[in-house]
Amino acid sequence: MINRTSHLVSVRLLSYRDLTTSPRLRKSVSSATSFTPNYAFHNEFPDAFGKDVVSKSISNDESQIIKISQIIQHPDTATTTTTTTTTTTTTTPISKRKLPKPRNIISIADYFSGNSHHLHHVFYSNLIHAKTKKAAKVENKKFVDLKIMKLTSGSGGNGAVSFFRDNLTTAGPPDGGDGGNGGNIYINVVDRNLNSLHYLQKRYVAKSGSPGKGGQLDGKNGEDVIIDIPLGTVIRWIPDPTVFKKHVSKKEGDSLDDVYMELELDMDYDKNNIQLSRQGYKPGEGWIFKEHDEEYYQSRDFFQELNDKVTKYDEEIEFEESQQDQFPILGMDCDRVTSKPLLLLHGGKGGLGNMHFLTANVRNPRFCKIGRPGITAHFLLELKLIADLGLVGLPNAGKSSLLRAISRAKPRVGHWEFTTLQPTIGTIQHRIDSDPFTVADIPGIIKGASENKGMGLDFLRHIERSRGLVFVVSLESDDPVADLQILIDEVGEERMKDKKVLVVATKADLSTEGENYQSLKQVLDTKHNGWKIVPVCAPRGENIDQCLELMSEVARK
Ligand SMILES: Nc1nc2c(ncn2[C@@H]2O[C@H](COP(=O)(O)OP(=O)(O)OP(=O)(O)O)[C@@H](O)[C@H]2O)c(=O)[nH]1
Ligand SMILES: [Mg+2]
Repeated sequence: MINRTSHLVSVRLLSYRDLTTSPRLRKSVSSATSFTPNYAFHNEFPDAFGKDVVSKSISNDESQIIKISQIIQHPDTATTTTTTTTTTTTTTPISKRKLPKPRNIISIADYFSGNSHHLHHVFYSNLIHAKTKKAAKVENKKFVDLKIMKLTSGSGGNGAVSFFRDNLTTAGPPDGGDGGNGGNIYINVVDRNLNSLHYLQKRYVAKSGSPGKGGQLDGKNGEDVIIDIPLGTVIRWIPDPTVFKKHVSKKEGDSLDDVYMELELDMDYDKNNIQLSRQGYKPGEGWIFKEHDEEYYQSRDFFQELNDKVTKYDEEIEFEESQQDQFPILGMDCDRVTSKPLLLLHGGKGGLGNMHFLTANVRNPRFCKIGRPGITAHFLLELKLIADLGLVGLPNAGKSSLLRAISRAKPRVGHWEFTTLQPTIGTIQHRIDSDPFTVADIPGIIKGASENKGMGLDFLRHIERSRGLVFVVSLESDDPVADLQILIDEVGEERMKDKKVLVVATKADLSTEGENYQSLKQVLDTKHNGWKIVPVCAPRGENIDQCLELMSEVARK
């Protein structure tokens, strides 16, 4: 017997806004998490279709299974004052509050591996401004790299109650067919230069299966939904965003960093998957009775006997569901084009028709089973553009001008800061006999970007997968060495490891004595062994050839 409650585990959202005022407490909570998202682990795509389960094994021995069947409001936070709730609330001093076991607490930001500033914005516009102009503005943006989708697979159709009849037989054997299965939700990873997620809908619902019919006819299966996802998207399961509502406020500086999820871990089950919940009926339940009511049947021995068998059948279905209704905790990295669509959410199985219930004791079963329900789950899609090289520089350094000079891409150039607000990718065919490579121009980075100053570091996700970084430094600057240091500090070692680096010194025409270039070169030679540097003047196309030569070197495997 499958014990349902054995893996019923919960996620609780905690809003310890007060906690954040105490850095020490906060630190102790966040440092206690054992969760380290690592995209390197899920490069393997399963080749599953139809009945197979789409789930990936992520060989991270450290990671623990996180089973999520329900989202429960944490009893402590239910009474915590949040700025968006209007109900009367009481605040308990931190010391008196029962802190949940630290090892299971993870901040929402950690769960989504940083990047919470932009994420906050997405959640916020999804929820608070659900119907306002501001939300529409966010929605209608042509470049969208984060998107929340609510997906629902179809429910199974109900079984039928029917009896065979013809000229000679008035009441023949039962012949009610089964309900059709609910539609599945598939995803298809495509590479059609879909460099944005804006075209995706927020909501997809697969059709339910049709009910069974007389004459042993099974119902039609519900129509599937196939969603095209651009290459380079990471799909992650998220709890229902409406649960975040209370915890996400409009206040400046407020972010999802302050919202925690408590994940209850169940070590007995598969270690890498989230258990999605399907609110199906319990084994032995879910009957449709036609003639008499349930009570009548439940009191009959013949029905009890039959139901014992059906219960076993239901248990098997439930077990099958628990196996297939899973999703990798670290998300799914759509980094290669799929040959066949991948099954994301299974539809519910159709209910049994009465033809199955003919036994020695039951000659005219006037009952059948209802279909199993579909699943509703929320997913966050994060698009990470894939370019071989990423241009990283302070605002106005000349990144966009450089991309214009080296490729046919036409990013906007302006003499003010933050001209570029969204990434552009240019393709470069340097020589006829060499492989082309791509270069991404992203918004400028300023000092403090890692603390969300300026445009923050959100855009760095687009160069996360690139093979090399190109630091773009303007020679017009008073201190290019300090500028370069800012870039290095903000990007951080973690993102730079395993990446080749090239420094392009722009605006070489404006640096009269060449002093700035010399001092930069000296620093690279002494401090950053192996980084090459090239001076250019992009608008005039000076030294661009040499720059391309070095770039293709860095872009090469
Ligand atoms: N003289 C000279 N001006 C340049 C050169 N490269 C860029 N500029 C100018 O510098 C200004 C900024 O150039 P952009 O290419 O928009 O700079 P950016 O780094 O993309 O700036 P953001 O997108 O705001 O981060 C523009 O007015 C360009 O015309 C150069 O080599 N020489
Ligand atoms: Mg620019």
